[in-house]
Amino acid sequence: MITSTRMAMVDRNAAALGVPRKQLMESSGNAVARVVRGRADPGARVTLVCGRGNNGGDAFVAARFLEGYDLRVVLLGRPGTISTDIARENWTALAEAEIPTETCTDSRNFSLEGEDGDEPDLVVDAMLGTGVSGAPREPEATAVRAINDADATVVSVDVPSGVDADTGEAAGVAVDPDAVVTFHDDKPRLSDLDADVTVADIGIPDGAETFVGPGDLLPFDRDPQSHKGDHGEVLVVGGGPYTGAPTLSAQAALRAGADLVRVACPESVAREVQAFDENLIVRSFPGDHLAPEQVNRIADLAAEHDTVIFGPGLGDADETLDAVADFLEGFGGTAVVDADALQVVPEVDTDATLVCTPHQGELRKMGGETADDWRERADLVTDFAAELGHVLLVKGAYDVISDGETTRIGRTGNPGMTVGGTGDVLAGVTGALASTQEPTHAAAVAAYANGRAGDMVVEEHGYGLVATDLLDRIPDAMRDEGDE
Ligand SMILES: NC(=O)C1=CN([C@@H]2O[C@H](COP(=O)(O)OP(=O)(O)OC[C@H]3O[C@@H](n4cnc5c(N)ncnc54)[C@H](O)[C@@H]3O)[C@@H](O)[C@H]2O)[C@H](O)CC1
Ligand SMILES: [K+]
Repeated sequence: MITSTRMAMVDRNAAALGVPRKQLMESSGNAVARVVRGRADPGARVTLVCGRGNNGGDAFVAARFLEGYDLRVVLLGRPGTISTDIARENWTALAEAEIPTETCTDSRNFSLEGEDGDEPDLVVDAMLGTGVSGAPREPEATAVRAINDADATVVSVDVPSGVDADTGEAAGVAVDPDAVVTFHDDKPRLSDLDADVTVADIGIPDGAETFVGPGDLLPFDRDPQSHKGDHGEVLVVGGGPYTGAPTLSAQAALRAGADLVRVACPESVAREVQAFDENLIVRSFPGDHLAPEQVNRIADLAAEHDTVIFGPGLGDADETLDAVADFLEGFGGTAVVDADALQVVPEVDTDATLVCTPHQGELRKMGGETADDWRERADLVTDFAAELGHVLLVKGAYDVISDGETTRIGRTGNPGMTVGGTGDVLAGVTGALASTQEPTHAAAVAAYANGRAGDMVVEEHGYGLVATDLLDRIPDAMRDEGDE
C-alpha cells in the first residue's frame, strides 16, 4: 500500500537513479493497454477519456499500444491546458503519428457516442488520478456520469476518477469501474471496490525505495504560512568533559531548520558553549558533568521541546550514564541518542521513541552485529532495531537506517568524513528533522543530508574537511535542485 505522497517521493528517487517519469509513463500506458486487450478484442470500439494531467498522459501512451482497435481519444480541455510536459509530449506524439484525437471543452458537447451514434465497447477512464483535489469539476463531472450510465466495460487508470487516492473516498461523483490498473503498489481501499484491480510493475527500481534520495526531501517543503516553532524546538543535553560536541549538534540542528535550539550543559562549560555561538540558548545545571540529581531538571526542560538529543560530549562517567538511564526511563517523547549515552539503551525500559546513531564500534558495544557487505549489514541492523524496539542509524560508507520494519540506506558521504565531530553534526540534524517528521524518515534524511553536505565540501576543497565545514552546507544539502 502506498500513499500519493510516498509515491511522489519514490517517483523522484527513481528519476535520480536514471529512470525518469516519462519512462514510467511509458510503462503505465503499456500496462493499461494490456488490461484493455484482456477485456476487448482487436477491432472493438475503445474510447479513452483523458484529463489534462499525467493520468491522461498514461492514456495517450496506451493509445499507441492499441492501434488495432477502433479508437477515440478524447481530451477534456484544450491541448494548451495539458499541465505537464510529459503528458503534452505524449499528446503531440499521437498527432505526429496521425492517431485521431478529439477535444471537449464544454460539458454540453460531451458524449460517449461517436459520430456514427454507437457507444463504445470499452471506456478507459483517465481523467483524474493521484492529482485530484476535491469533487470533479466540469467537464469531468458530466463525463463521470456518462461513463457510469453507459453499458461499456470501464477500465480506470490508477484510481477511479473522482476518488481520492489516499483516502479512497469521493468528494463528489466518481467513476464506478469494472477494472482498475494501478501502478507500482496498491492504493488505499482499491480492494473495497467491486472491480478487478491490477497492480502493474512500471519498472521503478527497488533502490528508489531503499536508497535515500532527493524525493525524501519533499516532506520538508515549508508552508508559506509557517509560525515560529512549527519547525521544531530541540534540546541538546551534552557537554562536560567536552564543549565542542554539544555545540556542533546544536548548530547543526539550527542549520537543519529547527526554530529554537537549547543546550543543557554543566555550569563548568556553559560560558564556553555560549561563546561559540550567539544563536544558541544555553541552560546550565550545577557541576561539571551530568549526574542523577539533575534528571528532574532535564526532564522538565525536555517536556518543553519536540526532541531531545542526548549524548554529545557527555562523557562516560558512571554517574552520567546512570543519569541518562534514569532520564530515558521516565521519558515518553522523542530522543536522539548518540556517543557514550548509546551503551545505556539496551538496558533501559522506556516508552520514549529513540533514534540511536552509533557507528559500527558503538553498535557492537550495544550488542549489535555488523558485516562488511551492506546488504548483510542491513539485515543485521533491521533485526537488532526490531529487538531494541528503537530506530537505528548505523553510520558507515553506506549508512543503514531501520526501525525493524522499514530499512533505508544512505549512500552519500565520503572518506573525508571520518574526521571528529561529523557524528555530532549528524545527531543534531537528526534531532531537528525528528521534531517535524516521523523518526525513521528523519534519520534517513539526516544521514543523506549530512553525507551530501560532506560531498559538497570535498568537491569544492578536497579532503581535510572539518566538522564545522558541514554546517553551512546543510541547508543546500536539504534542497532538491530538481531533475526536470
Ligand atoms: N509514479 C507514478 O505514480 C506515476 C503516475 N503516473 C500517472 O500520473 C497520475 C498523476 O498525475 P498528475 O498530473 O499528478 O495528476 P492527475 O492527472 O491525477 O490530475 C491533474 C489534473 O487534473 C486537474 N484537477 C485536479 N482536481 C480536479 C477536479 N476536482 N476536477 C477537475 N480537474 C481537476 C488538475 O488541474 C490537473 O490538470 C497518476 O494517477 C498516474 O496515473 C504517470 O504515469 C507516471 C508514473
Ligand atoms: K483515473
